[in-house]
Amino acid sequence: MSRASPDDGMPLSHRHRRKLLTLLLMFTALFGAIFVVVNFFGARYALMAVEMALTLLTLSLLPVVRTTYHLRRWCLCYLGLLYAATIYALASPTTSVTVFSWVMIMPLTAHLLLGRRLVGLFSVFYLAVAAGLFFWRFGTDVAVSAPGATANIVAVTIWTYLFSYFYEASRESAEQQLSQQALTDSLTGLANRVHLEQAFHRAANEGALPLSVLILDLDHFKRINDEHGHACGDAVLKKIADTLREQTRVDDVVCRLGGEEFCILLPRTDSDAAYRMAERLREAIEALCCRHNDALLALTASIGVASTVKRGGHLDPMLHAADEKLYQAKFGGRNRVVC
Ligand SMILES: Nc1nc2c(ncn2[C@@H]2O[C@H](COP(=O)(O)OP(=O)(O)OP(=O)(O)O)[C@@H](O)[C@H]2O)c(=O)[nH]1
Repeated sequence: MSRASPDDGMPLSHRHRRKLLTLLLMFTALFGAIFVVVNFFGARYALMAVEMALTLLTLSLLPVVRTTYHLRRWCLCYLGLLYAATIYALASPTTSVTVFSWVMIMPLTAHLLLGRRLVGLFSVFYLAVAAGLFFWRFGTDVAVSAPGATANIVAVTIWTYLFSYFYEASRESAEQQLSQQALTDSLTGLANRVHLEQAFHRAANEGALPLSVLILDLDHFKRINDEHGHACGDAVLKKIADTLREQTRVDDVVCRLGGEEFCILLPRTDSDAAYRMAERLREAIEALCCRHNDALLALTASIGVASTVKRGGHLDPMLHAADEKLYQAKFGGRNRVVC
């Protein structure tokens, strides 16, 4: 059996951020080790001690980051340390002006690790402190004698910040669209089976009990396709989806299982209430006035109902139980509910 990954059930970005943080930790350890040597030969022993501590800490974090369920906290921790270390290096009177090149890539790193929401104030504050240090240390030399160079540094820093902000914004929206598509039935816009499973898992584990499931299957749907064409069949499925949406509560999850079969998950609903709801849906479908050209399409549905009061159950046995009731409804003459 394969081991569960800490990224299971998380957004796609989680997996990438874990890899990125691992890579950054490796780079930090490598550069930290190089700076330890450089600072040793430059006789900057306090800075060397900070670099050495940071390198050891970074190495010890590598196995933690690979398995943690609290990735965001570690990303914050890493950035906090990195920000503090670069500010310390910037403030140190013996470091060169080139240390400021690290400031420019910090917003990019922060956006890639944390997304947009947390980065804003965090990075703006950091950039303000770094700029203050820059002018405090080199204000009269670099800024006045080489205003072009200073303008370049400021421009590149702002450019990097804006570029990473807009890159992250479009990546977040693409990810949201993809996850939406992965959970939606493309024809009707209803939830699909994957979404249903997640919703059932949440409801069953968060105690939204009793929990009921309806399986609704249109009667003799094949005839509609055969007599009026597939496009008409598709239009009927969309109309049924709209009806189910209108007739259910916001907490209910309406899903298309496939073909002309739908499932409705009813949290906090016992079998009596589920039966009443199923009857209401059946009547609404029977009352639908669906036309194709001049023909009036007679639509009916059969519905099977299953309920549970047990916490932490699974969807498959519930679907199986509702499916058996559906079979009885079909066998009993269709256009009926069996509970
Ligand atoms: N238009 C359309 N038809 C579909 C879609 N998916 C499945 N079907 C059709 O749905 C029909 C289902 O037929 P059956 O399983 O025999 O069910 P039925 O005719 O409703 O009969 P009962 O369920 O026994 O009442 C088949 O003709 C499928 O081709 C779809 O996305 N669009």
